[in-house]
Amino acid sequence: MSRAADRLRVVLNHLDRPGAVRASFTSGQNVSYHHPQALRYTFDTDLLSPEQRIAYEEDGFILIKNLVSEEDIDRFRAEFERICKREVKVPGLVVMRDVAIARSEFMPDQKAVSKLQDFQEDPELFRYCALPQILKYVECFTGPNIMAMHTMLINKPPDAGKKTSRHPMHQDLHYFPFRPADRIVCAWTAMERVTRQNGCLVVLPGSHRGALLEHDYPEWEGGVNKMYHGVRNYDPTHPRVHLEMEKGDTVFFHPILIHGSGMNQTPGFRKAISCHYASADCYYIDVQGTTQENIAKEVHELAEKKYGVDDSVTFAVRKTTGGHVRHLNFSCVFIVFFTVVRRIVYMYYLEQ
Ligand SMILES: CCCCCCCCCCCCCCCCCCCC(=O)SCCNC(=O)CCNC(=O)[C@H](O)C(C)(C)COP(=O)(O)OP(=O)(O)OC[C@H]1O[C@@H](n2cnc3c(N)ncnc32)[C@H](O)[C@@H]1OP(=O)(O)O
Ligand SMILES: O=C(O)CCC(=O)C(=O)O
Repeated sequence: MSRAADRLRVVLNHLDRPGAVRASFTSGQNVSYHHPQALRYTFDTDLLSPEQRIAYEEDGFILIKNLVSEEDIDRFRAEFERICKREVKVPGLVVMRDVAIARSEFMPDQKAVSKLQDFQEDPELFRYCALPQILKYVECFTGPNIMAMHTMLINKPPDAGKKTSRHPMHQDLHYFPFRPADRIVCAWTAMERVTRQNGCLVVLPGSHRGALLEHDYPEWEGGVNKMYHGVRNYDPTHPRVHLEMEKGDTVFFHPILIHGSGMNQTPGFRKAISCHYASADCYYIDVQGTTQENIAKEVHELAEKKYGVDDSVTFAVRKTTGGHVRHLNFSCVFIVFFTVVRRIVYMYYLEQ
């Protein structure tokens, strides 16, 4: 490492002192800081170079090439196919079909499934969340005590012509009732070559330094997937970066970073696997009176319809104690995973 980089490292460590960051307790707000120059979004774990830390601080994302092996990805792909064929049944799994095919007849393979969520009870897919090389990076953003909060395997279908394969520009924090935002990170790994043609991620660099914005359904002619809210107002002139990636490349991004993904204009299904992690020190918030109220209401309504629960189900703030703690073979890192995933995502519980 050069002398300049060494010097930078010393300065960064100095700015990184504990106490420089103070969490805000208001739900809609981001974290506030005492020290305007302190590195706010990253920790020094000896993994990220000073240049990489500064890049994440400024851009809100970092792309690491070739992080997940071909063999692991092929195993995730094979498990996905088994799930689609219903050869394995995974408790708690949420299966999404694209809005263009949601009402069509049953197809017993991956063509019908555009996303799996909450695969934490599938040991093969959950291996992704516990890969040491992923966790080492996650630790740079969350600190050493890591919770896996939400999992997805996204199988973006070839667009049927109505552009429904697009994912509107959004901030993931809209879906998360916990804070502080800066201690949350998403790892998103390309399961094949991802390009503008098959709908790569599009990000607005630096947007993570803004606030959580109002989200709602975009007014798109061809319709949009259920619960796919988009940011209401963002600067359309903000520079965009299309993240074209190779199989195994992984991007880590901040939950306030505005991002989305384009239409899949190829005949193939574009696959990616992802996990949102948070520091175990994160706390749940009450979203009442914030911009997140609309998504909370939708989840509430879905729960009523799907599971027959009524008004006695309340969106509430509660520190959960009913979680499983999974100790991983990774220094100081543990993953707390809760069996009832909705408790993680929205902390619903039946009031007595
Ligand atoms: C005790 C409490 C239980 C609460 C359970 C609630 C489950 C909610 C799951 C979604 C939460 C989202 C959390 C995401 C957090 C991470 C965010 C990271 C960034 C993002 O990914 S942003 C996008 C986030 N949103 C989603 O991921 C939601 C994706 N949608 C789905 O997963 C499914 O569409 C959904 C909402 C689970 C519904 O599927 P399903 O239950 O299988 O639907 P049904 O077959 O029962 O049909 C109901 C009704 O909806 C129509 N439908 C089905 N799929 C779609 C679709 N993709 N788009 C539009 N409409 C759809 C279907 O035709 C039915 O219509 P009817 O008129 O016949 O009733
Ligand atoms: O994979 C995609 O197409 C979009 C994923 C995304 O936006 C997300 O994980 O928040």
